[in-house]
Amino acid sequence: MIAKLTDEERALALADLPQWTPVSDPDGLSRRFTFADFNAAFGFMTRVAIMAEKADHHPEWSNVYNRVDIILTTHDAGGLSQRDIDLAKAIDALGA
Ligand SMILES: C[C@H](O)[C@H](O)[C@H]1CNC2=NC(N)=NC(=O)C2=N1
Repeated sequence: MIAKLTDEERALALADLPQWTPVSDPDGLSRRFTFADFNAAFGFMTRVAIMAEKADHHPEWSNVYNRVDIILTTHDAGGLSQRDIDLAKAIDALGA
């Protein structure tokens, strides 16, 4: 069972993730991505989906045309865990 991050751990992790916003329902992190068009947005989603499946850690997300809204939360922990931080960093590394 993976644990939720403590307040201290969250503060430290968020310092490295300036583009992500803490959310409370669900307890996690969110980020909006905007692309040139649907094709670019869906290509990004494909890359995230492959990483998520490899890590067995999946985003809550939605897509409208060129926009992708992502929330990272850990269902098994009932909130924000290190797995969300790791996935957020991996998503950021895509450079979208
Ligand atoms: C059985 C499987 O490993 C679990 O259900 C995984 C799958 N992906 C997951 N994704 C997320 N975001 N949280 C989880 O707790 C989670 N658990």
